Amino acid sequence: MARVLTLTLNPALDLALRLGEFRLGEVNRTESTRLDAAGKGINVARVLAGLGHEVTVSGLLGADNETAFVKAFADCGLRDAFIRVPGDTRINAKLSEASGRVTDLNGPGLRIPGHALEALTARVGTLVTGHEAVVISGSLPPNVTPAQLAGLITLIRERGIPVWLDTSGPALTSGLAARPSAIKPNETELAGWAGRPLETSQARLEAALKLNSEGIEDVLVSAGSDSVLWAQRGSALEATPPRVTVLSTVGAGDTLLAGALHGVLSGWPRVRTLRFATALAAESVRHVGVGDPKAEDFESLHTQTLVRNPSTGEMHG
Ligand SMILES: Nc1ncnc2c1ncn2[C@@H]1O[C@H](COP(=O)(O)OP(=O)(O)O)[C@@H](O)[C@H]1O
Ligand SMILES: O=P(O)(O)OC[C@H]1O[C@](O)(COP(=O)(O)O)[C@@H](O)[C@@H]1O
Repeated sequence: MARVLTLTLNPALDLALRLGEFRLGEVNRTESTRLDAAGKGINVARVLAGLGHEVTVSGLLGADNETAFVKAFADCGLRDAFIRVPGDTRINAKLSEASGRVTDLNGPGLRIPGHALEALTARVGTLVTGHEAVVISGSLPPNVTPAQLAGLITLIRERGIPVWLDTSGPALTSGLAARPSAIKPNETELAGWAGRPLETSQARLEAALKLNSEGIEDVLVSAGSDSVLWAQRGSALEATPPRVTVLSTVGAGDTLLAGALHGVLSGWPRVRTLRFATALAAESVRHVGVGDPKAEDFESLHTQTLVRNPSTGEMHG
């Protein structure tokens, strides 16, 4: 198993609210609520640790409400290398309705003192040696710039360590210029980069191959229940997720990225890796939280995940 470092510059406490139907401007009564330590890199770390990897989590964490994070790190066996910053980590609300619709309300995050970002850069510089991969996931705090994100990617890439990046908007555009090894945009995030809608599989394939040609070796594009496209150095595979009953899609993208990285780090063939990651992400949407490879019917989800060559249509068994 591998050693992986995940960086979450803007973690969050996820407040998951379940209700029949959300009515704007009215008093809504929820069926359940729960608050979990989250943020993209932390979710990825949970999945990787569950799959047996040795995972260190770092980034920038509010010192004033860290209890849930510290407990989650201990429960999941994650090594805590977060830099503490003054104040509270943001709370992101996730409304899941009976229809399967999920509404995210994500906060901006804490303002980061300059010395904290310097401390993070120094910590990453010393920590990164000995790790087989670094995952940088999620949005940036309001006063951390896309250029500073690119600087972190460059620092890690200069050590020859692969960087998997999952972010959006200007942070994605700037991050791409620093040539991460792999990215995992969803359809909307990729369309934001391309500057045009990418509603068809063909449009997503063209955009992903363009990124390959610009030096991003692995481009994983998720499109919810429709498909996952994986373009690797100019050659693509596409998976169709199994049909599942959706309870919460929060954490699905993080599970997909972690599942794919697990396959790559394990030296699995690409078809096996894509099938596994897609099935694990589908497993995650059936409940709150990340995907569970120990789910009783995981083998069946795996079998129902179809993988094909998007250019020829040839199916992979
Ligand atoms: N309704 C769904 N049914 C089955 N699988 C899903 C569904 N929604 C998401 N997934 C799985 O989760 C992955 C990531 O979901 P997606 O919504 O595209 O990413 P993100 O969470 O980053 O926006 C998909 O590629 C798919 O494997
Ligand atoms: O940093 P951002 O882009 O605001 O995203 C943070 C949110 O992303 C999540 O990690 C979920 O991400 P995915 O649904 O893409 O897997 C939540 O736990 C968290 O609230």
